[in-house]
Amino acid sequence: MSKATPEMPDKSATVALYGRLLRDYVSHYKGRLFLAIFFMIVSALTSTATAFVMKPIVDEVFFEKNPEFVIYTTLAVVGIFAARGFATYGQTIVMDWVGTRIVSDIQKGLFKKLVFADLAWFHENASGNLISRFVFDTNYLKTVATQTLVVLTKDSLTAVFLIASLFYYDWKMALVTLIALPPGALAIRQLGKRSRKASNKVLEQTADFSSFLEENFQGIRVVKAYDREKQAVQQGDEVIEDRFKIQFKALRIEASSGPIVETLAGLLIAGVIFYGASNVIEGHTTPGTFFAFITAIMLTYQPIKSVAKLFPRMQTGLAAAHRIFLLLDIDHKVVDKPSAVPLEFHRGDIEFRNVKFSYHEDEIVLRDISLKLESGKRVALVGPSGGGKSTILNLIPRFYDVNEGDILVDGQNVRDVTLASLRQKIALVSQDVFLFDDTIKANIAYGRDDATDAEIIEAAKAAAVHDFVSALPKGYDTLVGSHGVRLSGGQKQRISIARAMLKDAPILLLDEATSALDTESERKIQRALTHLMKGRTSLVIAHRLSTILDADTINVVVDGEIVESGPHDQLLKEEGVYADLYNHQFSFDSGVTSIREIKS
Ligand SMILES: Nc1ncnc2c1ncn2[C@@H]1O[C@H](COP(=O)(O)OP(=O)(O)OP(=O)(O)O)[C@@H](O)[C@H]1O
Repeated sequence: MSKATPEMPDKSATVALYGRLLRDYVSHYKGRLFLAIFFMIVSALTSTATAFVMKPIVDEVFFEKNPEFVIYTTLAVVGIFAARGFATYGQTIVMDWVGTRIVSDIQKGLFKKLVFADLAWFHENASGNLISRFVFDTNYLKTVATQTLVVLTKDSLTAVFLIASLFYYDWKMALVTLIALPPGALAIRQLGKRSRKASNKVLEQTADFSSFLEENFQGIRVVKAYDREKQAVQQGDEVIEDRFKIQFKALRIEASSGPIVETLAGLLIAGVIFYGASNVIEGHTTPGTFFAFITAIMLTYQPIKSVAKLFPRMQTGLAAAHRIFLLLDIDHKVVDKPSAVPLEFHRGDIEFRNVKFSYHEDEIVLRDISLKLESGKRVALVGPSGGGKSTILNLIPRFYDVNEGDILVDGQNVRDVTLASLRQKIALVSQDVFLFDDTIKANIAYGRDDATDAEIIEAAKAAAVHDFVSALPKGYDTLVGSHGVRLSGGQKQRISIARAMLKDAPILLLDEATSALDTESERKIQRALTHLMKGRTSLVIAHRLSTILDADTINVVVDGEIVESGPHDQLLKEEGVYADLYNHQFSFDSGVTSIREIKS
């Protein structure tokens, strides 16, 4: 199973990551990107023009006192700043659009990938961690995708234009200025390396933090029941404190480009003032050229600072991209074969032939299961906890694939037919009922978009849901809350049974379907289920044997094997595991046997 462990991308991977980001996402918006680049070029030119206009302002206006130039330079300044304003606005809007669009594209692709991921993969990856990748990592990635382009295009161009203008004013002084660039670049490169490590830690911690929050909020009932609020708070403090340290370290590294760039800039400007002012005093150059030069240097400083700051940020974005691409690249094991055909459904007979299965290599769960389920017959699985009953049931809709052996539906191997056609024929009611944060109606109609209100109500009546729903002020439009928190366990279970009834599938899988029901509801539901099972292939797992006494075949599953099989009366006569289970439960129900007796 390809667990999406986020590891740090190395240097060559960084280039590959960037390439993939540009190829798969950024390049789709070429037209808009060119428009943004046009705005960036305009913006870069306006910076150079600002320095340019300094020369006539100083030489013609202040020294020559030429009134015509007052008008020209004033108008030029207004024009330059207005052009810069519009160009920056245009560039920001277009790049924000592209960046946000890229995030949406990635989120859509990611969601699609994960919804189709194997169930086993979800067991290995905490949902809080996955949510963090969706929400935070995609945004970091947006920053790297858009900011890199803005900084590399606009700020680099601005710097190049301004440096070119420095050469135009005084090439010797410009050369001296450029000497400062290599040591600065070297220092920033070093920072980039440290920054990459720090950013990756921040992202990992963000994912862990999300999992921590998710677990505590979802398990809040257990936290309270075991009086663990204080411990949870303490644990939260530690996690958040850890987060503070990791985040601050990353920010400190990011900010360390500041002193390097500032000190270099200070030294440079001081040198230029010293050299330039001497030249003006000696009459080798005009004060206007000197001021234009100084202005150009000051203006160069800002884009160079942006480029310097970009590198640490880029590392965060690339680390995020790496983590997202890992998710996008996971292998799905349970998929349609290229040769898969839709299931040809006839009766719905199911057969397990020497099935072996394990979730993990070293732990065999099903040893050798052979089992026949005939259409219209009710087959039950019973046995001690952990024996493998739910696993058998989960193999039919191919939630997992068998290691060895075959599962056939109407003679067709489930691995040879399309997943969609197979699952369409199956309705499942499992132990852990899941309701979506929506209305009761939407939850019942989950598997059938085309269901009419009348059909929904019919299913609800059959599952003994209608009476309690009708008594609610909003009836079927009542919101059930996250995971159905506003309903009782029994109500939730009945809604999930109504959902299965509405799906009206010919194969019915019931895993402890009536476990959370009181005797009265159970009686109603049993009647409804008996009615529902008519003419269908049904496999029922029940701990309460009273619900499956009349099953056509009862299979006793112990330690991954079927140890007994037959109808109730026959199994009882055999006086084996089933008879033991039955006698224990019967004694429990009638209150005759003490716990100590059962244990012995
Ligand atoms: N997702 C999983 N990953 C790894 N092991 C699992 C997983 N689900 C179940 N198991 C293991 O497989 C074995 C069989 O579990 P299964 O849920 O099929 O038993 P069961 O008979 O249905 O138990 P119960 O009656 O308690 O529901 C158990 O040892 C369990 O620990």
